[in-house]
Amino acid sequence: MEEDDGDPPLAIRIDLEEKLQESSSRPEGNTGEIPVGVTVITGYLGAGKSTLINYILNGHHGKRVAVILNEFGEEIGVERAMINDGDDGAVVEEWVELANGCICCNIKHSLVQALEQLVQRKERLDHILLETTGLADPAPLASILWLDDQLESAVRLDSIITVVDAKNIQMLLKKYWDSSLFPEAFLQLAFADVVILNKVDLIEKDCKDTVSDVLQDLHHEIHKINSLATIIQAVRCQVDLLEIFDRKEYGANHLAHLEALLEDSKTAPDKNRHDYSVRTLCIYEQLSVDMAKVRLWLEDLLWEKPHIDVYRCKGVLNIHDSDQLYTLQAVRELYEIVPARKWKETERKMSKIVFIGRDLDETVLRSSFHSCIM
Ligand SMILES: Nc1nc2c(ncn2[C@@H]2O[C@H](COP(=O)(O)OP(=O)(O)OP(=O)(O)O)[C@@H](O)[C@H]2O)c(=O)[nH]1
Repeated sequence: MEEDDGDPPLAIRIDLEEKLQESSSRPEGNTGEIPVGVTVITGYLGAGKSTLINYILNGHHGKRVAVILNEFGEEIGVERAMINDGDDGAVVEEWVELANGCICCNIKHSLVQALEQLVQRKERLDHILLETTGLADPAPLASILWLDDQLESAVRLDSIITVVDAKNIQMLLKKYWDSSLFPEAFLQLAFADVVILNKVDLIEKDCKDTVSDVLQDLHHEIHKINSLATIIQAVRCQVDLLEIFDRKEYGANHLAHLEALLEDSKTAPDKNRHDYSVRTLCIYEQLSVDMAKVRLWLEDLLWEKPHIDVYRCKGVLNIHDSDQLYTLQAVRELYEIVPARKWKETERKMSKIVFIGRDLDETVLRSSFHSCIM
């Protein structure tokens, strides 16, 4: 671990709410134990990120939860004040001071350091929430957490949750489709595993359409950008916490997600959309493909970016001469292809890849993937 570079502090809060009774049922120490799940919480200004964190910290979920706040400049004091100590006597155990800065560059080592410190207390910790403020692109975080060697198996990226202001997002979506404004809000949607469509109470107050019509449209619009995201509607981020913890969205062989992937895509390509917009696109191939060719194809796509900018992709692969169903995941330049399970006899073998990104050209993606056929 590197030394702290003396930058202004980043706060970490340890919340021990009603948790200590559980310690006997958990393994002691952090040697070779189950990695601690990290949920990245992102979202546009004022969407409700702090509200969500407060709700989780005060919830009766029986988990020991730590929160890492990525703050910028003066806001740190405000944010600290906004996090409650918990209605029923939750304890703020300590603050750990860490370097501040842009998470995609100089904060990386501080974040790794913070996570390592937290994990050293693993016998008292079940989950970590990482709130990002003003962060346009969650991808660098995902790469640190997902496949960073330094963290090894101590923590695992569990999911990226994007909190959305249901009222504002209507305006942002419209402006974006019209003129590509507010791209950061779209990156956050593009990388989300879960979208909390918050402040639905405000839709009721402001719109002439029925609330359910407006909400249905919003679901539709969000799924056009990211068909893989689970959308949860909420007022004051009061969501079922079972939907938040232990989603294992980045677990290569998480079968619940695998089966969902094998189902038909939720979103058909929208021919009327401009290609430059952030959207979801899905390709299929029935014939088996060659693993080496797939890797080369993917590396060219993710690393060389041939006029196509893939943010996120998930898929299943029908690899030649293998009875194993392989899963594929990528976040920006990082990718992973691993065997998940055997194909079932009743299943029709196929490859299916869902892309989320910008300038996705269906013809190019289809034909280039086709060249991976044996
Ligand atoms: N009406 C309404 N207000 C909400 C809801 N959720 C949060 N708020 C309010 O919206 C404001 C912003 O919420 P925060 O949780 O601070 O949002 P944030 O995303 O953390 O904000 P920043 O850190 O500034 O980006 C606060 O005044 C909340 O009380 C909701 O569902 N409905």
